[in-house]
Amino acid sequence: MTELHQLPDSDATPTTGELALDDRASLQRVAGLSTELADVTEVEYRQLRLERVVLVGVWTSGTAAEAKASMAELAALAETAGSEVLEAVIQRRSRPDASTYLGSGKAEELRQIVVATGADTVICDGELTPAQLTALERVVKVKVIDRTALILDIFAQHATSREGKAQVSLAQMEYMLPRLRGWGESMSRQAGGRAGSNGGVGLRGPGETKIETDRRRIRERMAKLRKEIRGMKTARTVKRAQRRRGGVPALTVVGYTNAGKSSLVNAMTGSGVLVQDALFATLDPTTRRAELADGHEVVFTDTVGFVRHLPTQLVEAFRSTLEEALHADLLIHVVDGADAFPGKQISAVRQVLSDVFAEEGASPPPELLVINKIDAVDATRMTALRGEYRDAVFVSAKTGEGIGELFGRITEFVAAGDVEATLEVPFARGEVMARLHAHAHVLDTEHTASGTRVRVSMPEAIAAEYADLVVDGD
Ligand SMILES: Nc1nc2c(ncn2[C@@H]2O[C@H](COP(=O)(O)OP(=O)(O)OP(=O)(O)O)[C@@H](O)[C@H]2O)c(=O)[nH]1
Ligand SMILES: [Mg+2]
Repeated sequence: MTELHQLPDSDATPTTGELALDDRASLQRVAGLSTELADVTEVEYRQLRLERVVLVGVWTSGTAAEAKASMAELAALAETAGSEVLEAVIQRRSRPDASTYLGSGKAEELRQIVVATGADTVICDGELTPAQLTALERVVKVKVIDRTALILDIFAQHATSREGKAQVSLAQMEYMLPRLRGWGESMSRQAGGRAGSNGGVGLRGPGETKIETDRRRIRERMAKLRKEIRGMKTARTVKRAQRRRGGVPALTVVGYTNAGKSSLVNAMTGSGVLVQDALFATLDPTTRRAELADGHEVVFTDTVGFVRHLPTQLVEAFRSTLEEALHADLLIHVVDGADAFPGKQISAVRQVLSDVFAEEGASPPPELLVINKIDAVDATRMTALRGEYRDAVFVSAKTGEGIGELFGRITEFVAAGDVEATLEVPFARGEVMARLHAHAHVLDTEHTASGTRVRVSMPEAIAAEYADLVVDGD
């Protein structure tokens, strides 16, 4: 049995007519594809600028509360993309309908809601096949997009760095590639007015040839982008290698979008990383140095947030930024403690990471779970969270509560990797002593005829650098 749940009440303003035609026309505006490929992202994604939207989800498994939470997240995503959410509906069925996602009856009901609210776009909470999108569009007569396109759109709006922009373009093209055919068909109808002219072997119409050309050009553009991104990645690898030679432990902050990763990095380093109550505020990994109370220097890298059903195109595109996580000495996994289902967020994040690690054949670094926003959690929930996440650190980036303990845990971790050794430092190497005082624990000092004999506990990387000075190591 399927049932359409309408969450809020709809205010009926049934005036319709032109919106259908308008939106159909706009969807075909792929004409830009044929002229300049530079237009591809521009044309298609300008198109997705959403304004008044109706959300629709198919609830296949899990509790009603989980289904609602997923829709609430879709609403937050839609708002982040700049649209106004008019209505949200969930349909309960065992699996999405193969042809229209909702099934024809429910699609017709959705059409009524669209008309009543005056929406210009429907956003589906899932990834739809190109055919499903087209079929549903035919019924509701406004633009239909899926969660993947929505997230890609947000990333496109937020990307600022050259690398971020290149990665988003790449992801968009990958998403578009299999969707070119449908558009091409309508284009060829538009051009020649002979439906079916590209309908079979030996009957290739101008549309199909064009699609092939477009596909080839998109593939070429993608190859070029991949190459550019590889170049940018090299620059980052070099920087990372430099940091490591300095013996500075790398702490990468990962977590679900809006968990408070950037806020936490700010709270720990006193730097002004962008914080926003929007999903995917951070798209470029940002690195900040900080000194722990015991003098150890560390670097924190703030990363892109994750979301359930992160489009695979984006995982692929952002692989190079995720590598910051891959090469971390410690993952600081930030969780929004005030979220209704923190466990779901945690598993979504771990899933993406483990996929990346598996593909790279790397073993994941140790993880420190940090439950954030405890200022917004009541006592009962707090007890439950403490019971469930016993090894986690509980903090509030907002009030500063727990930040001291977090530093303590990090210091403990960093110091655990230290090695103890006795070095004989000649007088001529004054810089070594300065460095040891700054970045290691000098346990004992003894002056000799030729220099200083020091017993130190230090990061492994520093010990490796001064291997020639070691007289007694362990
Ligand atoms: N109440 C409360 N709000 C917080 C806390 N930490 C962060 N926030 C808020 O949560 C929202 C998201 O914070 P960000 O630091 O931007 O989160 P993020 O994980 O970096 O998000 P993205 O970069 O978008 O993935 C902002 O509105 C913050 O003010 C906290 O400890 N308590
Ligand atoms: Mg952020």
